[in-house]
Amino acid sequence: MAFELLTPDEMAEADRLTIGAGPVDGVGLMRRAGGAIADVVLSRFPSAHPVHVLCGPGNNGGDGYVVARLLRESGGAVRLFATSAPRAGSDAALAAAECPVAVEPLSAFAPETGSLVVDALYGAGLSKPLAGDVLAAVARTAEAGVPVVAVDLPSGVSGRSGEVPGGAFKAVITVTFARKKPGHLLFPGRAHCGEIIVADIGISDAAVAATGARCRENDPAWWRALFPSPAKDAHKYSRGHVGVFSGGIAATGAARLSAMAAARAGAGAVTVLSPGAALAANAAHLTSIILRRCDGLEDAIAFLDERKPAVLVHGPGLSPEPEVGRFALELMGHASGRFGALVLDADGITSMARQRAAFFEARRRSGPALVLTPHHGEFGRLFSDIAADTSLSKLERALAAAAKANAVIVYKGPDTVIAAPDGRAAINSNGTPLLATAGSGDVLSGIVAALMAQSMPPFEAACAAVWMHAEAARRFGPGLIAEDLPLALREVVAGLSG
Ligand SMILES: NC(=O)C1=CN([C@@H]2O[C@H](COP(=O)(O)OP(=O)(O)OC[C@H]3O[C@@H](n4cnc5c(N)ncnc54)[C@H](O)[C@@H]3O)[C@@H](O)[C@H]2O)[C@@H](O)CC1
Ligand SMILES: [K+]
Repeated sequence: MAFELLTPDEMAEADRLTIGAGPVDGVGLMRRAGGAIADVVLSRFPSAHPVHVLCGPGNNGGDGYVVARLLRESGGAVRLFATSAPRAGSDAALAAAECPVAVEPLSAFAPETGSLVVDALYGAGLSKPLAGDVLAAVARTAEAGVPVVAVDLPSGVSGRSGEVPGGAFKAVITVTFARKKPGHLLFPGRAHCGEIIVADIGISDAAVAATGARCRENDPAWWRALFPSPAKDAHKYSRGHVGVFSGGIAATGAARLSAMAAARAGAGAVTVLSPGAALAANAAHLTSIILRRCDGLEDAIAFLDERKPAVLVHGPGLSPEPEVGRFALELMGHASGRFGALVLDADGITSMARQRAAFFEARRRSGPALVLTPHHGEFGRLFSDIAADTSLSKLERALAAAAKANAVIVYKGPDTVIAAPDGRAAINSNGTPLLATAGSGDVLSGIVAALMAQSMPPFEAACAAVWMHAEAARRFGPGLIAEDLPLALREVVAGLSG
């Protein structure tokens, strides 16, 4: 399976390259696309009666004319409703000319119980919010409760961003071609797609590669080779040592969640660095995790010099006060020869927003590898200018932030985006609402740290951690609280190592 995600522009480029290389031409690709959709309709909805095919003016509509023709040829009841005729001489016009089904105006479309809608109004070429007859068709379809098969994308969903600027069809199945687009995985678009089927219409891997697309759907298939497995002669420090900073007496649990997750994700040693005032609280709850007093930068540097941990986690259970951010900045300044990577999470990010200029300046110079794990609110605080640019998709925001902070960004949510400063990115698709529970982010930061501590490169470590976190939640199932996640990781790690 191929995991690249192509924006509509990149997909159009892959189409052009395929047509250029021959022998198939544009209308040939369209016939294959329509054929793939007709196959889905016939196999998945054999008793739909009639099938209403809705055609727009572009190539998405062209696919629809092919579907209507094939369904008619197979003896099914088909009606075809169009917004307007395709442009003369276009591939869609050729497909329309081959279609024997009478064309009715979209305003006459009124789906009845037992029918099926094939939405071929707009796909990759969506250029503005749905309106007029098209919006009325969306409403009538929803009212009638009839299933929708969407061609390429549910009309109204942006393939680039997943945004739905007006209304959009809600499909039961979306059939797309060659590769998914970001809009299939980013919300709210994802919620409109239903099951996504990727049909092979003969776009070659070489044509996809030539588009230069650098975003992928997150999947173990492409990072598993880098997933750590302990060497036969491993000892605890060679398996990677992670240090996690604890909050004060009333906020120690977050660091422990992160530390436990780091240990379960394979770090050989994990140390919780606790303020003196919170030592007793931490000590009461820790067994295999090492506990060490840390009341400021001096203590932290003494720990680094003595124990040389590979990765530090800073943020869970801390406070948004500027001194927390200053501490992390100073820590980064002392990283050389002492630790390799830092994970900044939660208030570690919020507190940094108060000294963002110094932070971004420091990140322009060399420093430790850095992974930031903001949710939407934290992202907006540290990257306020990027967040304010509403023309950007979540993917584009994450990439801009990664470049600005010279860091891997894990922009969390139901459609977590992982972006690297070199332009690579991934969109996660195994997320679950079970993870919307207090403390689950602390667990994630620990997994990222543990994988980096075992020498997994930061981008792949972040992708693997996001996937494992969701997989652990899915395996545990309903009733999950953050404390359950570290133990649930056991099976996930075993599955990846085996
Ligand atoms: N050779 C190719 O390029 C292939 C393209 N394919 C299909 O082609 C589609 C892309 O075709 P197009 O680039 O023609 O784009 P679309 O068919 O998605 O839409 C383009 C047309 O719709 C108009 N439009 C867009 N949004 C509108 C709105 N909200 N209200 C009113 N009018 C609107 C545009 O002005 C333009 O005329 C893909 O989604 C896919 O279904 C497939 O047939 C495979 C081959
Ligand atoms: K469509």
